[in-house]
Amino acid sequence: MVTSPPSPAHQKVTIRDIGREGDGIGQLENGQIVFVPGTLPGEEVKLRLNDQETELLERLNDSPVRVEAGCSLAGICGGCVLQHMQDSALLDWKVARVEKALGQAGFQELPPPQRFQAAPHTRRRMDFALQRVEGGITLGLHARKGAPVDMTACLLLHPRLAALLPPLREVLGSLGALTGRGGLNVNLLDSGPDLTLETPAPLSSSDQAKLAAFAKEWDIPRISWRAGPGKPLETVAQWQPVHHQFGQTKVSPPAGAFMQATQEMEAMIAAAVIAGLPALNRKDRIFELYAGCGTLTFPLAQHGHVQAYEGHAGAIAALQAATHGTRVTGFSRDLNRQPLLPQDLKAARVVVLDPPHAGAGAQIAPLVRSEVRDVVYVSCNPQALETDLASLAQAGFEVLAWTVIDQFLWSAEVESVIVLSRDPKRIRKARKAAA
Ligand SMILES: C[S@@+](CC[C@H](N)C(=O)[O-])C[C@H]1O[C@@H](n2cnc3c(N)ncnc32)[C@H](O)[C@@H]1O
Repeated sequence: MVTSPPSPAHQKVTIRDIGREGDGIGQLENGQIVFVPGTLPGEEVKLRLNDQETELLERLNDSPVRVEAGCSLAGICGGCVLQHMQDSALLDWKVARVEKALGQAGFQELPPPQRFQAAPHTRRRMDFALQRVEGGITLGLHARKGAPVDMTACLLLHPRLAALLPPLREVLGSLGALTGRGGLNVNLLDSGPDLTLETPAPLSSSDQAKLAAFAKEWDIPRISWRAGPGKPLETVAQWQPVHHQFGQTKVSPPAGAFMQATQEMEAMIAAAVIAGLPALNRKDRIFELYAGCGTLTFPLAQHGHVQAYEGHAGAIAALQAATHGTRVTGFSRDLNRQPLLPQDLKAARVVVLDPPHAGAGAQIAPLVRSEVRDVVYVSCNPQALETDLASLAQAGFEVLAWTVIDQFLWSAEVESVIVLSRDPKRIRKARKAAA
């Protein structure tokens, strides 16, 4: 068969790497870097190029780690951008991302990492997009570019939440307040699913009655509402107490609270943090920054007195309300506007920090200038990790242990726990144990 050479608008490219959004990365003949969704390193692809975008026409070979994606929405729904990759290869890639971030931060000598990966059907937190469409609503995650994709299947969601999707679609579709786009945060707590709804128009009394009936029928202790992200929250229906256990302590998380995405990986994060603590005596204080409503705080309190700092008013109120009889003191503090200064950190034997996606920002410089010698850093973003830890590397900290947690299976997200110290004795001991 005679094949015509590719036209100038068509080009063959070999995928060399995976980018931080999960797309394959290749290079055009003119040197331009292109991102090709759904492709893996080693695959040769034929692309159509125009000014606006690059379109994948054909994949000419398969990577040895390519697998058939199991979900009928793979490639359409924006939730799983790497479901076509073997799980073990995906975890290897995530470990390599964290290793690269640590290397670029300045840590050359690293012990072997610990690594964990979430199982399917364990996701207990999800932010859904809602959109009014003809005849009902779409309830799902956004496509890579564009509108939400109706979640008619999901291999990630916990079965308790997956079972709620059809009745939720029905009740939300019947609300007059959902006139256009909206949102729904779902957290599966010990007390049951906790729902926070956002609609463009306020809920009418008939909408509220429908949601209250739905809550009872589907055993949902609380449904809250707000006009949009950051807007004040109102409780629409609550007919049972809301609670969740962290360590040995029961907390009542606020609506829309930050929760680790799966219970099993939360336990791995907590275990890695606790294993990373230096030897503590009764008087020692653990300073915990970005504590949320206590996920790590209460497990940590079994090992020392915890001073927990958090900027979200609802989260710190929930944490403070649960401290009775524990060794925890909670402080409401915006650590960007008012970071803990070296003198504030004098009492800290160890600092545990779990900052948001953007990293610890203004808190890093005073931490480096303080006398704190032991730090455990929990990260959900390798880029921010690299930026923050570069300052610690320069200040003489070394990595004693690191753990990579693939909590957001089939996505490009990666979590890690990094144990650092600038105590020469502890560093020597860790090196000896690793040898
Ligand atoms: C990744 S979450 C970790 C929460 C908690 N450690 C957990 O595992 O559930 C980051 C936390 O940092 C808090 N946060 C974000 N910016 C902050 C700031 N400027 N000051 C204090 N806390 C902040 C958020 O409210 C959130 O609770």
